[in-house]
Amino acid sequence: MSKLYFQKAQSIEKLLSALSYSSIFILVDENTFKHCYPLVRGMLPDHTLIQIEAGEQHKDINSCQLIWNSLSQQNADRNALLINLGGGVITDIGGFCASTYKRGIRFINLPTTLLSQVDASVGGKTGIDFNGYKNQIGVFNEPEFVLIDTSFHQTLPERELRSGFAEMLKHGLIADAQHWKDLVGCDFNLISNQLLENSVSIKQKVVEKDPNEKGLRKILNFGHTIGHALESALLNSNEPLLHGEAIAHGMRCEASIAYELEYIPQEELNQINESLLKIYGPLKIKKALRENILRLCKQDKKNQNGDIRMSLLNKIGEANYDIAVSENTILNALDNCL
Ligand SMILES: NC(=O)c1ccc[n+]([C@@H]2O[C@H](COP(=O)([O-])OP(=O)(O)OC[C@H]3O[C@@H](n4cnc5c(N)ncnc54)[C@H](O)[C@@H]3O)[C@@H](O)[C@H]2O)c1
Ligand SMILES: O=C(O)C(=O)C[C@@H](O)[C@H](O)[C@H](O)COP(=O)(O)O
Ligand SMILES: [Zn+2]
Repeated sequence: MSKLYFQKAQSIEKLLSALSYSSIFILVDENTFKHCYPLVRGMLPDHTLIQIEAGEQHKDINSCQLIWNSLSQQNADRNALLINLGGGVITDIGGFCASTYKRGIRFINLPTTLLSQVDASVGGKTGIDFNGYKNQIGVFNEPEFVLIDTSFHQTLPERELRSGFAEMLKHGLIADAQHWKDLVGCDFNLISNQLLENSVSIKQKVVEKDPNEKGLRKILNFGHTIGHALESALLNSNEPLLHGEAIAHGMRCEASIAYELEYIPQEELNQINESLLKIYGPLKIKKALRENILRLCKQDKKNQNGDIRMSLLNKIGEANYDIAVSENTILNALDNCL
């Protein structure tokens, strides 16, 4: 797996000096151009900026074309380096474009949101959305390294911090009850470096055992069958959800399914609901949206032989994967939780 550095973004200069490359490209969106690029600009050797539009709607093939075009027009060769400076949208799409341009150039992740620092920049999943479905086109490929600097949080809106916190809570729920306890007792605006590092290390340990998601890695997808469906269903609505928010509601729904299927006791379900509702509040969806959510669940990449397969909790701190869940069970969970 790639090396993770928890240090100031300015140390990029030294880290780059250990690599040989023909040219450097920096991928940003308008917000990371404004808030994050100034922190590193002076430390970077000569480079070309590539800017895409911010937001999940732009994690698509049009942005890929823009990125590939820039690389091509600037004559990037196979020894070029792409530095992804941004949140999960930038690290996902940048990693994918780098991995496919001329069959692969190297890339570096410099994540600037809490979510991308604890989750998206780590583990080698890259990709884009397609036909209204999440992350349908992509490859597994690791960055040269990941440089995590929490100074970037200073300009992050509170809503983005809250969204990233959901993936940290997920790490506790699936693999470490103590991490869950530590997190529910803390303010997501004031996350210590220690908690952040603990969270990333939970993900790293899972990825190390199963980098290409043949089995165990699917536990990192807890909350994502329904969460991704909610995120996609509401993406072009008046009230889109951020990824982590969608996952938080997905985790409530999928915890209720784990209870229905007798994997977790009532007391743990209550604890999960209480904690998640306190941070993310309730979500109300129109009845008419239920069928659309079910349709989206049917496209989940974990499904097998036409069955919807979920990753569900066995208890707080432990999860299992490949569990077949019926359409009725999903619809009941949507009715009960949303
Ligand atoms: N590859 C993986 O393993 C993985 C894991 C989790 C999530 N993801 C993906 O990550 C994406 C979500 O990532 P995200 O939440 O970081 O979203 P994002 O990249 O859209 O960033 C959120 C917003 O914050 C802005 N921003 C970024 N850094 C900033 C900063 N320091 N100051 C001010 N504004 C800043 C961005 O411009 C954007 O508007 C989703 O597409 C999700 O599917 C991937
Ligand atoms: O790293 C993983 O594996 C994850 O599942 C992490 C998730 O938080 C993340 O949202 C990931 O992008 C989901 O991937 P997908 O395979 O469900 O598209
Ligand atoms: Zn996620």
